[in-house]
Amino acid sequence: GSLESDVAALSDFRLAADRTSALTSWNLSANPSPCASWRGVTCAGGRVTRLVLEDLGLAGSDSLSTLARLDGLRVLSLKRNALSGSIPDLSPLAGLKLLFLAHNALSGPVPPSLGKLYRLYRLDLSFNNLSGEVPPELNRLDRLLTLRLDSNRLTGGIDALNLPRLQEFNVSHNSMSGKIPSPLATFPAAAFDGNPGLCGAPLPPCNASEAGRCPPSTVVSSPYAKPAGAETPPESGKGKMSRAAVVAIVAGDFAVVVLVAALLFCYFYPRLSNRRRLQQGEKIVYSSSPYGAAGVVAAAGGGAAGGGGGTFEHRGKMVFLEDVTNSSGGSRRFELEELLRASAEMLGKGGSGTAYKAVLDDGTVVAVKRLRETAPGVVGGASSRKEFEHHMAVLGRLRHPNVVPLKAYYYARDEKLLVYEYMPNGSLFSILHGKSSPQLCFSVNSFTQHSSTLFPCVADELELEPCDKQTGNRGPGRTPLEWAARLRIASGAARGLAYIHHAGRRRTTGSPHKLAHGNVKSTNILLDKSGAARLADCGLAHLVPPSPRSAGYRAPEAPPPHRPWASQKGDVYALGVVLLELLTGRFPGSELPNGGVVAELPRWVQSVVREEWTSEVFDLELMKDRGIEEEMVAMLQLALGCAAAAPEQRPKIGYVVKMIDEVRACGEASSREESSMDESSGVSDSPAVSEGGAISG
Ligand SMILES: Nc1ncnc2c1ncn2[C@@H]1O[C@H](COP(=O)(O)OP(=O)(O)OP(=O)(O)O)[C@@H](O)[C@H]1O
Repeated sequence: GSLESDVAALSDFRLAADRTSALTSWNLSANPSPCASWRGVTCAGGRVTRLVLEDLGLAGSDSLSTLARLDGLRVLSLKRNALSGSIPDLSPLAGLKLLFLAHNALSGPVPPSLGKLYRLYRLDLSFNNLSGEVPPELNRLDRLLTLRLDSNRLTGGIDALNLPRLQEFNVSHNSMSGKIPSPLATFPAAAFDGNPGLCGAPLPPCNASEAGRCPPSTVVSSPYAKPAGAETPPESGKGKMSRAAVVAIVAGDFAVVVLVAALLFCYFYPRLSNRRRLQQGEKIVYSSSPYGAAGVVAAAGGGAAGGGGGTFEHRGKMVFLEDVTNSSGGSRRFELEELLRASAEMLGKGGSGTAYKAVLDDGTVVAVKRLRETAPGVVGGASSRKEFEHHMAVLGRLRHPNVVPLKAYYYARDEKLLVYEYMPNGSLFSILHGKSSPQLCFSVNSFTQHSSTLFPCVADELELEPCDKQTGNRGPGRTPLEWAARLRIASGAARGLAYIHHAGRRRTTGSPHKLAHGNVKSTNILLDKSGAARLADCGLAHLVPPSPRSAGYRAPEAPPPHRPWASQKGDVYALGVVLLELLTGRFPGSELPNGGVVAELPRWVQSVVREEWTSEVFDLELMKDRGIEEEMVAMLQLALGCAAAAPEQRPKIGYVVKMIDEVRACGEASSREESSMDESSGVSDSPAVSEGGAISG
C-alpha cells in the first residue's frame, strides 16, 4: 500500500457512500494533501491511519468494501450513518485497533473474518440489523476490551464466548438464548436484557426445564480470572481444566488454609506478648493504640515524661532542623513530651520503622517516623550517635519542592524519632494500587514452589496473601489515575532525585560525599497538599536496611537486602522501576503474568517488549486516555534504560528529568492539537486508542 492507493480507495468510498455531499473536501485538485485537509482523515508515516466519519448520512450497500483497501488503518469509525448491506471481509485491515460501525443499517451475519483483526481493542457493531450467531472466531481477538453487539437480531448462545480481557460487553436486545456463562456474569443485567431466551446470573436463574436447554457452564477455571495482560498463547487456556490443574488447585486451597493459620499466629502472637509485657508494666511508646481504631500515640502510664525506665530512659532533646508550621500558618517547635501527648494514627510500617500522623495540642500536624532498632555499628544502631547526628544535619539541609522536609529528630540510645512535614494526599503507591501499603502476594498455583522460602514469619512485616487475580491486585473502589497525573508525578519524583544527587556536589549539605536517596519506591513518593510529588525517607537507607518490600526496586549490583546501601546509580534503577510501575500499574512485588512472584518487573517488561507485544505491558486503565501511545512508548524506553542491569548503562538523573519533561511537553502539545481536531472529526464515546495507533505490537 501507499498513500496513492489509500487516496484511490477513499475516492471510491466517496463515490459509493457520500449521498449528502459531506465529503466535498475530498477533492485532490482543491485539496491536494488528503492528510492535512480531507475531512476525517488522519495519516501517520505516509499512510491513512485513521478515518472518522460519524453522523454524515453516508449510505450505500457496498461502500464499506472499498475501505478494506486502507491497509494502514488503525481507527475506523463510521457511527451513526446509513450504511447498509453486509459487513465485508475487513481482514486486510490487519492493524485495526478500533472498529466502530454502530447505528447503521448493516445486515447479514457478523463475519467470522473479523476474528483475523487480532489487534482490535474495541469492536462496536451495536444498533444494526445483524443476524445469525456470534461466530466463535471472535474468540481469537484476545486483546478485545469492548464488544458491543446490542440491538441487532442475533440468535444462538454466548456460552462459547471467551474473551479474557473484556471490560465492556453488551448483547442486549437480540434474540439470544441459553445460559450466561459465569465469566460474563460479572457484567450488569443491562448487558443481557431484551433477550427472552437468556438466563442465569445476572439475569434470573434458568429454571429446571430451561436448565436442560442451557449448556452446562464449562468454565471451571475462569480465563477471566487471569491478571490483565497475561500472556495467553492464542489457543491455550480455553475450555476444560486439566486434571493436573484441578489437583494443583486443591493442593493450593489446602496450602492457603495452612498459610492463613500460620499468618494468624504470626499476627496475634507478638500482640499477645506485647500485652503481656504491658501488663508487666513495661513502657511501649508508639505502640498500636489501646484506644481503638483511630489510634492514639501515648506513652503507657501517662507520657514518656512521667517516669524513668522503659523506652526513654536515656532521654535526649528534640533537635529542630527547621520550625514546623502550625495550623494557622505560624512556625513553632515542641518538646518530646508534647509529641508524646499528641493524638496519632499509624500511617504504615515500613522497613526503616513505623510512621505515624501526629496531631499536637494546638492542631499542628506532623509525620513521625520511629526508626526500627538496628544492629550496633549501623548508623541507626546504639553505638553511633555522632554519625547519626551528622547524617541528620546533612538531611536537614535538603530543601526542595519535591523532597519531604525533615524538620526535627530525637535521639536516645534505644529510641530514634524523625519528624517530617505531613503529606496529606497519600503516596503514589496508594493512588496507583488503591491500598495504603504493599503486600507481597503468593500465587496459589506456585505456592508449592515457593512455600519453602515464603512460608510464614520470614519477616514480621511480610504479610503474605494470595494474589488477587480478579483485580490485578488492586484495592476496590479506587479512582483511576490518568496519564497526565502519572507524568506529573514521574517528573516531580525525578526532579526531587536530581536535587538530592546534585545537593552533595553543590555542597549545600556540607557532605563531602555524593548523596543518594537509597530507597526510591512508590510508597516513598508522597503527594503534598498541592498534589506535587515529593520524595520521602531520603537518606534513611544509610541508617537502616530496607524492608523486604523494597526488593523489587533494588538494583542487581546491590549487596544482600539486610545491608544498608545507597548509590546514585541504584536510585536511577529504582526510579526506572517506579516508571514501569506507573506504566504497567503493577507493583514490583506482586504476581506477574508469567507466574513469577516477587519483583523482576524490568525483566518481565523486557521479555514482553522483545516479543513485540509492547502494548500488552501497559496498564489497562490507561487505555481510556486518548492519543498517548507514543508518549507511553517513549516513557517505556526511558524506564527500561534506567532499569538497565549494568549500572554504567543507566542514564544520569539530569537526563531522566529532561526526557520526562520532553514527553510531557509533547503530550500537552498533542492534546491541544487533538482537541482542536476533535471539534471537526472526533471519534465519539472516547475510544481508547486513537491517532495513528502508535501502540506497537
Ligand atoms: N511525611 C509523611 N506524610 C504522610 N504520610 C507519610 C509520611 N511519611 C510516610 N508516610 C506514610 O506512611 C507509610 C509508611 O511509611 P514508611 O516510610 O514507614 O514505610 P514504607 O515507605 O512502606 O517503607 P520504608 O520504611 O522501606 O520506606 C507510607 O506508606 C506513607 O504513605
